Amino acid sequence: MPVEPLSQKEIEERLAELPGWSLDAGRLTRSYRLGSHFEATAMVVHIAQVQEELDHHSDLTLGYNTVSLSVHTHSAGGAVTEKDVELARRVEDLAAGHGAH
Ligand SMILES: C[C@H](O)[C@H](O)[C@H]1CNC2=NC(N)=NC(=O)C2=N1
Repeated sequence: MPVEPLSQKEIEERLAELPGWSLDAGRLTRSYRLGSHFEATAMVVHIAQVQEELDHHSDLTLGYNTVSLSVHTHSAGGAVTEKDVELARRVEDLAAGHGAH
């Protein structure tokens, strides 16, 4: 089923409930800081599991003690959709358990 692009207003409404997330170059983005490189790596693996479950994938970057995500929906022509919002919510849910901030 095709997913529709969200309007600018809809994106702003979703972002109001996702502290730390922003719209950057047309993508939902957030960076997290972790306690160590190993902890950051574990969070990347956890995010990858969620992305496979959702069949929706961000550009996911592992730094020394940082994890950064950038996501839009390829099948919607690169627009932001509810699928991106759902992934952001799921990542927020798991971030606390990794001590990410
Ligand atoms: C075939 C598969 O369902 C698609 O390629 C999925 C996989 N992950 C995806 N991820 C993102 N971000 N956008 C997509 O359109 C997308 N499509």
